[in-house]
Amino acid sequence: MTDIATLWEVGLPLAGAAGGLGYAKVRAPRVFWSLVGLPVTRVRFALTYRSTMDVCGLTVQPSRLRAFMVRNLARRPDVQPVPPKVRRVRGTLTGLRVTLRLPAGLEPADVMAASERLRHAWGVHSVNVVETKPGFVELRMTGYDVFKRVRMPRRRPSGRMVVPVAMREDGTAFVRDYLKVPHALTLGANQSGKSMYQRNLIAGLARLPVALVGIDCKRGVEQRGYAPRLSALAITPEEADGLLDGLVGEMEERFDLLSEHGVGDIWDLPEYLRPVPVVVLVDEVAELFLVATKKDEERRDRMVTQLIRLGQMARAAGIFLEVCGQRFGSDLGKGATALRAQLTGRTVHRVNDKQTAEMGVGDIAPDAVVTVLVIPPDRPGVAVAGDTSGGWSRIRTPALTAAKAAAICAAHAHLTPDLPTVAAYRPVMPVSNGKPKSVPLVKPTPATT
Ligand SMILES: Nc1ncnc2c1ncn2[C@@H]1O[C@H](COP(=O)(O)OP(=O)(O)OP(=O)(O)O)[C@@H](O)[C@H]1O
Repeated sequence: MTDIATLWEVGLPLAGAAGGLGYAKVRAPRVFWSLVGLPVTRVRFALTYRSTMDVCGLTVQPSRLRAFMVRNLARRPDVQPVPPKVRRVRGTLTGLRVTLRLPAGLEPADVMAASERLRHAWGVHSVNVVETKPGFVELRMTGYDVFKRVRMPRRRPSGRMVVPVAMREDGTAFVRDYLKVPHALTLGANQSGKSMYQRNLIAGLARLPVALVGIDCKRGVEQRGYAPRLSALAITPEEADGLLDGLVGEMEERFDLLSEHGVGDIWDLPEYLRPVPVVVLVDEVAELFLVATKKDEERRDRMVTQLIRLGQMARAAGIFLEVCGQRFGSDLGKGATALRAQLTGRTVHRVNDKQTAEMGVGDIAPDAVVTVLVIPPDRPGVAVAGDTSGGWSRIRTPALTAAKAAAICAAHAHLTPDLPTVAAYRPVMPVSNGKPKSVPLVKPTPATT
């Protein structure tokens, strides 16, 4: 009887705890990692570090001085090869970060080449190796599949025009930093997650003191929901033509202001004089290139020229381009490749062919093309994000509904500045019973420019 009572008293809570952990492992991997995975991995790492580095070929023969000291001062006849020195071990909600100081004779590429072996040795989901400064690398281990259900790190990145958009494979936030990479291109096949990327971007930008301008020639299906936070919106190629003229006019006015004050950039102006930064979001860029008649062709050429001018010069004037499309190659028409060359930030989702992957990352990070081609179709939102330095990483956006993004835009509508040069394209919120209606409309006829 006592035995059965003890079994109930001890066994039941234990079974409950085990069940709870099993549930957490599947449904709340962050919690499971913090409670179980992290402590186990820390101990495993500490106990097996030296032997793991040894079998992974990440040790070097000690210097003569060290060998001399070991033999003569420590009085040990055998001199062991030395692994990189562990400088810092830090647990995170997604994994473990370890900073290593590399001894002479080892380079970051050696550690990168061994990352798969290290992953197996320490039983973690992935190991990414990043060179943090000369002679130092950081091992970024993840304890579980961070792409399964993306949850962005709570700490918001700092910076004037920095927006967290997605999570990197190593558990860190992928940010769009407009001051470092002013113009960007997002590519992807149907249903690959381009709109989700744009949604996350807009939800981040909506909170910043910036003007947002939308060009969505699919009659505004994607961007109309963001209208309360847009200073201007064009939903047809005709409107886009006028809007781009207005933006070029805005850029020229800003250049006059810069030259008047003898500075080269809006950020060098005193705050009270500084014009608000503008982010121009172009959805489905191919729509701008479509031509049916001779007249369309003239308009297309004009729009592409204006976009190229903005791409070449508008950064200093605080105007940034964010272009999105399924493909972006010379087959779109005259000026497409010249415009693409200005859009140096690249994010490429799943694509249908190698040529499109090459259009996206081939010119800035050729080794990323293969990774783009193996993005699985059952993981929409996964993409390869490259930068001009030749670096790239796999990212996935967090799931965000269109309604939530629209609600964020509405909640930050008070931050929407007036842009006089494109005022004719300001979305109109029709008023009913003294209150704005929830579905915004766009002014039907823009002013001629
Ligand atoms: N990061 C993500 N996590 C979960 N689901 C996602 C993610 N990204 C996209 N999806 C889902 O995948 C589907 C396609 O996404 P989305 O509409 O963003 O793709 P798209 O490339 O814009 O497609 P299209 O070009 O056809 O408009 C949607 O059902 C969306 O909810």
